[in-house]
Amino acid sequence: MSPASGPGLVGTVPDDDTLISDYRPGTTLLAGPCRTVLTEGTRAVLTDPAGDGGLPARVHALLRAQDGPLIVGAVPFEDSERTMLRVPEHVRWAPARTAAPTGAGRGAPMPAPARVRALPKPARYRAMVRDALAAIDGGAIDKVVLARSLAVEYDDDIDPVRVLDALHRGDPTGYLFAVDLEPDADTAGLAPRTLAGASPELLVSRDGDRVTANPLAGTAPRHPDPDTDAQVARTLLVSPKDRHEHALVVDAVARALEPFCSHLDVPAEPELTSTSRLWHLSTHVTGTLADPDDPESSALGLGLALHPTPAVCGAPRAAAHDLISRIEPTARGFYAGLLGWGDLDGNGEWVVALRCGELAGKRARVHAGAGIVAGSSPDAELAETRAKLGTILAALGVDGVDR
Ligand SMILES: C=C(O[C@H]1C=CC=C(C(=O)O)[C@@H]1O)C(=O)O
Repeated sequence: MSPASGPGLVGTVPDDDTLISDYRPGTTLLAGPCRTVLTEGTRAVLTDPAGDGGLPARVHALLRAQDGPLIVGAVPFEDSERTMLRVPEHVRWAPARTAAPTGAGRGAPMPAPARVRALPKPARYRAMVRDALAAIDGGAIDKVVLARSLAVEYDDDIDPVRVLDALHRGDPTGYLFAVDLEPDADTAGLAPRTLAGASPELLVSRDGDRVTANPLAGTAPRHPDPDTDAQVARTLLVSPKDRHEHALVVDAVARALEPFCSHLDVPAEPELTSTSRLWHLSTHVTGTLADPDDPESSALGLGLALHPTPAVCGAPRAAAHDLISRIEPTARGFYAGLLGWGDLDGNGEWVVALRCGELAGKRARVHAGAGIVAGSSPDAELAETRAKLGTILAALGVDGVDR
């Protein structure tokens, strides 16, 4: 038995793997490098768009009124769309997951889908990158993250347990998650909807007056040969284009957190981090909150102040967002939004919804994006989105992502 860390913790749990194995559709799981949380049931929901303003204060009031330990859920990319936040009935904590499981999985791997449709087609995505490069050349923007999506359809309903299990096996690092997006599925006879994925990016976490953000930007696909893989990583670390792409995110994160902090530490140099498929440039920004009692300084408040960072939108934010709305053919939904948990004391952990898919019935919708800056190449950015899509597509039983 190992002690578990987390607010609201009662007693001990057998181990983190047991908690991940307890995930079933309708529950919400977030298993990260610090802790695992699994919530069940719904005491109250908050589905107003985040853009109405005052969401952190509304969450604070709801937690107080419900005497609830936590809020959990997801906020979509667009602040005009409905959030899916809930106060759960039950909360269980476990330690961080440290390794991918071995042995038999929970059910067979996902079967190959009946249909996969790219939205837009690869050629159109390259054209979108060229349009973005023209806007960058013209001086309208410095960076924009352009996403594309795949619609995946099966003959039978998707089992989120199998998808989560495959994601868990695919990569022991980062934040494994499955968020229930339809709390009324049972009572209102609605189809269950789940946001499942494995994200490498912590938007923000808060523990007491300590705040941490871990922006990522700048990517290279991993190589199976260890020497070549190490060379790929070294090249990424010194790449002027990727460092510029990364610096724009770190600057925006620092500027967004500064008003909330009495002290902020922003390393001058990025470091490397990896998933099983990709290398990324990474920076850990840490700070001390000036007024931890203010709901706007809660983990969710800070997450909403940061969102959308240039890791998923661009710089300047408004111009990049405008370009995304004009040229991306499909709505992002919860992709590139935030998901996580927060408590009444303002502590919490919010992750950027990346490397994920929305699963509903026989259908899954997955997205991935790439940051476009001066010097980006349409072919390389398309290849980067393919590599990023690989995480969730492998879990969905989609072979190769040559789409
Ligand atoms: C937008 C995505 O990744 C972000 C996170 C890490 C690196 C990124 C990049 O190098 O473009 C992206 O900013 C995605 O996975 O869809």
